[in-house]
Amino acid sequence: MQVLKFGGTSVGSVDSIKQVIQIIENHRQNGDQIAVVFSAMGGITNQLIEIGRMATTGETDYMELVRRIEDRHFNVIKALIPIKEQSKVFAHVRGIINELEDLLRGVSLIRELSLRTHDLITSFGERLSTTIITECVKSRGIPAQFCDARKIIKTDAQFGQAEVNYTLTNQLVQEHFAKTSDLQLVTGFIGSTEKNETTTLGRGGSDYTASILGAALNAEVIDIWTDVDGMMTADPRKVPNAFNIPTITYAEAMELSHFGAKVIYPPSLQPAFARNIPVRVLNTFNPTHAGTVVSRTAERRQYTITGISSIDDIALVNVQGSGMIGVAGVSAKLFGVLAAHKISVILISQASSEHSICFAIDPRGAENVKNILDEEFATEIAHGHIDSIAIERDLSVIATVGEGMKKSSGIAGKLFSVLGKNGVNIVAVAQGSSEINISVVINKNNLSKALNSLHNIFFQSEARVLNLYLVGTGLIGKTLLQQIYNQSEYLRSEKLLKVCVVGMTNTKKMVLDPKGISLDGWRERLLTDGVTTSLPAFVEKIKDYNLPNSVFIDCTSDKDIVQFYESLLDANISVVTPNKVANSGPYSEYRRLQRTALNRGVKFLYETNVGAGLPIINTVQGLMTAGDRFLKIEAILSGTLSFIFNTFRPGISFADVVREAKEKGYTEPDPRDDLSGLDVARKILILAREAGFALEPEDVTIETLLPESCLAAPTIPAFFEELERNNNYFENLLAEAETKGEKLRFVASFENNKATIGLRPVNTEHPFYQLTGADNIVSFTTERYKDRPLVIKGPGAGAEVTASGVFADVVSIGSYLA
Ligand SMILES: NC(=O)C1=CN([C@@H]2O[C@H](COP(=O)(O)OP(=O)(O)OC[C@H]3O[C@@H](n4cnc5c(N)ncnc54)[C@H](O)[C@@H]3O)[C@@H](O)[C@H]2O)C=CC1
Ligand SMILES: N[C@@H](CC=O)C(=O)O
Ligand code: NA
Repeated sequence: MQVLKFGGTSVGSVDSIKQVIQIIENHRQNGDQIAVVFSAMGGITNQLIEIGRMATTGETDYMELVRRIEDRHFNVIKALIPIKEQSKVFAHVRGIINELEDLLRGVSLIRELSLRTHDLITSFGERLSTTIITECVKSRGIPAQFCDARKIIKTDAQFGQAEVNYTLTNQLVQEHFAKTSDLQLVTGFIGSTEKNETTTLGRGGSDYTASILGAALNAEVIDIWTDVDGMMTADPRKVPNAFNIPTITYAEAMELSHFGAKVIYPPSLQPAFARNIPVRVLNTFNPTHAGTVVSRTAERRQYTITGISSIDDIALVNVQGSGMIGVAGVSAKLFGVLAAHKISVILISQASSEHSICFAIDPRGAENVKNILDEEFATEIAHGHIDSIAIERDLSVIATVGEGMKKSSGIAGKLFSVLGKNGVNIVAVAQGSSEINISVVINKNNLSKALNSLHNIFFQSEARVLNLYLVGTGLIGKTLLQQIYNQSEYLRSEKLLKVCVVGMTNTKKMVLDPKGISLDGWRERLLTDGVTTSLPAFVEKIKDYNLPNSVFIDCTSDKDIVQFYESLLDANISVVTPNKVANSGPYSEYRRLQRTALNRGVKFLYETNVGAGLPIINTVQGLMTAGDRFLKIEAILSGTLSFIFNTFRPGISFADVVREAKEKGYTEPDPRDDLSGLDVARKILILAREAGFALEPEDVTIETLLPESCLAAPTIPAFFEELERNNNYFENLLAEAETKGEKLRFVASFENNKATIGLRPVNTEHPFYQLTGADNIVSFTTERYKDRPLVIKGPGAGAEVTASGVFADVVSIGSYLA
């Protein structure tokens, strides 16, 4: 025997009822022995409740609503029953509606609606739907019978939420099914007392009916047909990556449903669980989908965690005081009081210090609870044994549930770590010793971020999402976007990383979209959807979205943007940048950013500040971490100047060579920064700081290579004009070096706490002599690299290598957050 149950949406329309009949026919064709339970047509129960209310208040237009209910049912008859059989069915259904109308007339006369009458009124929903579907099934030649559950399910007289008398019910059910081999179509949700008064079974009522029948008939399976493909790993409205759970245990289903998964209401399936009958949750509208099987033991699992769910709005009550330590009975009194007032407690947490107990409740009752406790504990409060009772609001609970967590270590660690890295503060924690549910209380505004980052981390085969905000779509920014676009498939399949650009801006336009901006059309998107740039607004939006694993990428050379870094890091958003401004300002600011990132557990990465994509910063940091000490740094740190001195020849214009460096993407947005030495000064300053020296910008001595008039040029075009005018000066510099067999190199050095940069002619003996193209070279002399320095050499400027360095920093954050 199999018991099928169809919910309100499954029997809600002509089309869905057709589907239902098809499913029944399929079972018949397979030769399955089945019994089928039906809910009322979707929405009807609520309408009946409303009609009952209207009748008591004397509102006469309730009849209008009754007509609408009648029409809806009549339409099914018209659509699904052959014309010649319709009149008989109309008459039958009319009879049931008449009974309802008589009842309502009575209610409206006495203006009173007892719970008993309320149950009787709501019973019409299931009676009507089941009657009509029975007729539809019969008209297809299937021997079927309408079964009014009130004849077989016996309950006590707690109207609204009746308790089933299982002994009597099981006997009646078994007798009834033994009598006939016709297909039984059973009204869900309702039963009756021994005096045959109609009762209803409370929340999850029709599932309960199916479960009672299944248990009484020792069914091999109970199928709950609904409108979704079974239970999901999380609420898909909150977690877009949620997916179907193929198998789940009763205990897990209980834990998850308590936290608001609405697909089934497991307590109503208790009779089936008790007899070890599996329950399948299936989709009427997608009947070939395997749905979710709920059973005593789950199959081998891919994931340790089964699901994540939440109660979005709770209040926390904190009872605290020194008088509670070691005093027996405080918690007994506390929870006794709550029970006496029928206050349901969602979660409890007490630390072993016994200094405080906190518990979560529905926030709507919070004020009331406070008043009750203030009164009950007035003496304890007056004597100072208990401090005042505190209520905290705007909180949510997240439950991470899975049998796989039992006796498996590291799950809680992972959970707290991912929340921590995303800046989600944990207000309270509870884990039962059953070990299948870890519940955390967090601020409500972090709910979506917390749910998504937990889902992302626990369901590992799904790619982890990295949410990027890019400022600057110039040379480096656009190259980065292209590289991300080209590499996204690889990252997804090989690194399980989904890189999602959710915001971008340049000086003119900005666009933000938490669902992601498609990278094959980002320019058009900026043009069509972009609004006028406001960096403060952009940053505010980032904080508002509060997305997990967020990274802010500054690909500008802007000085003002730096002021936002600290607040971004503070909001647990990592920052990656090739922009050197932040790290080359006052030392205190540099330190503050480092500390903020460290304290927040997020990353501030800037490998491309020195030598573009060359692994220079990482190398220095690695040596420092391992306890090495820096003695001397000597370096060529300007790709632009390298290129210029490797290209400039007598007979070609110096200004043209600078132009070429700019065209090749080596220069700063403003090439005066390269030629003046500023860019190199910034780099040596950053290197010295990374090497552990608290240098200030003014500690770097710049011996400029430019004549005064070039330095004073007020604009970039004026600067180029000055370069043209001073061509002889540069030719002379070159000629002087060449006559000595030397090459011109712009060298930065740091030793004995002093940094200097300037033009140094080097001879063939010097390791910097051979440098070609736009290469950089850095030589580190340290305690451990004393006899022969550690040298890093290679292209130190250009769009591809710089963007690639930025990209590598971004991806490393993805790995860190994982
Ligand atoms: N070219 C290279 O080889 C290397 C460059 N870098 C650094 O990369 C950074 C970017 O350089 P490029 O891409 O060449 O510059 P760029 O001038 O081509 O692009 C800058 C972009 O930033 C935008 N922008 C500037 N200020 C803004 C603001 N306040 N709000 C919004 N958008 C703003 C501009 O609209 C433009 O899209 C610079 O800091 C540079 O020092 C670092 C290492 C190597
Ligand atoms: N303009 C810089 C590029 C990287 O910082 C250079 O020429 O080295
Ligand atoms: Na670098």
